[in-house]
Amino acid sequence: MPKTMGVLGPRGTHSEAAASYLNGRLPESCELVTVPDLFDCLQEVEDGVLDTALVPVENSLEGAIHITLDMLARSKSLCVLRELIWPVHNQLMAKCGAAEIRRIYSHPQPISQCRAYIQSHYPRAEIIKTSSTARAAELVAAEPASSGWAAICTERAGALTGLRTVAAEIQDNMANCTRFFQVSRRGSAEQALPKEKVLIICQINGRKAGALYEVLKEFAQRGINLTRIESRPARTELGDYIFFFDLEYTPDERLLQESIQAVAEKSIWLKNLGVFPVLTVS
Ligand SMILES: O=C(O)C(=O)Cc1ccccc1
Repeated sequence: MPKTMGVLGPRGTHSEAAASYLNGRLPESCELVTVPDLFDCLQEVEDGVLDTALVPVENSLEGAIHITLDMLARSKSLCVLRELIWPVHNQLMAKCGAAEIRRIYSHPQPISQCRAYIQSHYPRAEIIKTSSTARAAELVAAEPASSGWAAICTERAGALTGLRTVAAEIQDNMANCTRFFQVSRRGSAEQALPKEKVLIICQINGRKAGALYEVLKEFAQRGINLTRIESRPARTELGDYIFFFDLEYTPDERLLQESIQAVAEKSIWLKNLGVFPVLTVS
């Protein structure tokens, strides 16, 4: 039986497009399963309902996808298998013509990615946020053209639901791309994947002067390059934070392990989400 890979659904999301691409490059392709909510999608991997999932983590224009980071931080069993950097193309799709559009539906990320376009072309349109871009297309398709509703979505979501392209490539920056993580449960990881990055999540004592500096020093002293630092509320008390460190893999594993161990000793808790390769699609 093929393994299952969860993606944010319904069919036609950016996530599904990215997962189809990745699937074609895996040693054994998976059955793609759409899940309407990102939280549920990750929870189903954690619970063993799905074998793996491809989930967005960060967009080049809009930054972190908080629900993904929060789930990774609180999960006991999730690890990262692969990272995929995916170019995001947003289309304005509707049944009506450009001049009739009064309301625009989409996922919060594409709404932000297309802010300048929306402000200059539809300053008075009502903006409605949806759970995914493909869900936006479904909602628009269920209404007559006279509703004046439009969706920002993929070309495929529009085609699947019978919408026409009103405007193509409406993102504010043509280099718009999203980082996805393929996640699975610890222990189910595939063997011998190329090693390019490591994800560490930890909580440090934010009230102690120099606490973050002390942690960064452990990486700096060993020449470990950080490619990203992100912080999220620890969800304990106001002012408590969790830090996400993306580290560049170094073939000198001893240095890497030493730095992680030293950071663990200075942290309230630390989790290593694994070593993984990065695939970039241009
Ligand atoms: O709504 C979608 O199509 C998604 O897959 C979520 C998303 C939105 C924008 C960039 C990447 C993923």
